Amino acid sequence: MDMATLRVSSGTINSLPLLTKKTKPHFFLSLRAFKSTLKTASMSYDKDLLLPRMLLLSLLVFVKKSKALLQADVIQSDRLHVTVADYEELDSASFSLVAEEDSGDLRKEEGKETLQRIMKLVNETLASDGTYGNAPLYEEDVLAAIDSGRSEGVLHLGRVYWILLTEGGPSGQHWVLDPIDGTKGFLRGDQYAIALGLLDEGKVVLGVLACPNLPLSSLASNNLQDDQEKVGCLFYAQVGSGTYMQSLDGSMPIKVHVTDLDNPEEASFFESFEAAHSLHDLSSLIAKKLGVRAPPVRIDSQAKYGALSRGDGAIYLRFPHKGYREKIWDHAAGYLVVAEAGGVVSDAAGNPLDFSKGRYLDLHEGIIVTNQKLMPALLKAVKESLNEKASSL
Ligand SMILES: Nc1ncnc2c1ncn2[C@@H]1O[C@H](COP(=O)(O)O)[C@@H](OP(=O)(O)O)[C@H]1O
Ligand SMILES: [Mg+2]
Ligand SMILES: [Mg+2]
Ligand SMILES: [Mg+2]
Repeated sequence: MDMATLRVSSGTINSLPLLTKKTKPHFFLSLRAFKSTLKTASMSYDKDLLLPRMLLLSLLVFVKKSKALLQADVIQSDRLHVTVADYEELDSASFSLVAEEDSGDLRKEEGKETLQRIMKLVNETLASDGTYGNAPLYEEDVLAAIDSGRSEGVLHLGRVYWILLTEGGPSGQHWVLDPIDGTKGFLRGDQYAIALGLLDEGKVVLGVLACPNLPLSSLASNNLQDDQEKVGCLFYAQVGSGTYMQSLDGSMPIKVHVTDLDNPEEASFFESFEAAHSLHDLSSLIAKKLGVRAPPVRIDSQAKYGALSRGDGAIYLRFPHKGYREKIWDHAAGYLVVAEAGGVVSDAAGNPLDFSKGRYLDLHEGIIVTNQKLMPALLKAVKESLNEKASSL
């Protein structure tokens, strides 16, 4: 069977034990956002109905895992649950997953308890759900399944095959999914996103970004409107067709554009909330050189790309600490959402992002995003700032 690769960054595995009373409502919101993301993706790109179903299946596993990890905590969210019936047609279908994490933590002494909970859950799920077959899985099967994200391999779960391929790369189609992007923001109750992209021959051709906590009205408007209270945005972009935003409740989509501002003094810029994810000093230096007066707007996740695509701010700066390699699932969807809204996304040297190299992006220093008018001045400010930084070392 000819099939696309579904990449799943399994931030899920690592972040689920962190679910607390405080984060649980966000978790359910994120499930709903997840479903909207899948629905939108399948509407815009429904070449193969199987793909959304694969994604739903991964959601089922995600939900069930978290249920076990939350132990007996009541989960009253039938509305949001994907039922087994949703997968019945999957039957012996094949699908692919790529995991961001490996089983390292689960193999350690500290991970034992979590692993046992995962095992219990996986086997309960298998036992209660005839579609998976009867044979229980052993710890090694599940650990191997998680590790399969690192190397090419096939996991056979009852009648469902999981085919796990590591690299996206330059040929074929690859789904790129980050089920919870901005995990830190999610845990704080701030911004996070569910991000889904589709690579076709190394290029992003579809990007869907659900931002359950992002206000529907601009982050830039200071006058508090009723709308500001309303949160939950879904952005989607298909190559050549522009970028649309709708509320997660399913309002009519509207076409969005990046700002047409050309005066940097009036621009504001986004960066990571987490200083560990981006050099705040460096972006301040760049902003100062550019003449930006507003203080940085620090929010988590690819919600930054979404906000930028509708003109909430004009610039997004991301300069990871030395040695960090950016992953495609942290940028694929956001990149297309901004690019189709008329924005420009490049590395610090002005090179376009190359999603064809597998799971990592090869970048010169960092990622910069703005509109076409501001890009030349921004590039200049970035180059000067990087030189200054290098000579001060
Ligand atoms: N040291 C680091 N430098 C840069 N990015 C990092 C990082 N550690 C983690 N990240 C990535 O930054 C993403 C969040 O970005 P942001 O800072 O814009 O919210 C994380 O996604 P996850 O939360 O999906 O793991 C993670 O992949
Ligand atoms: Mg992660
Ligand atoms: Mg991420
Ligand atoms: Mg993640």
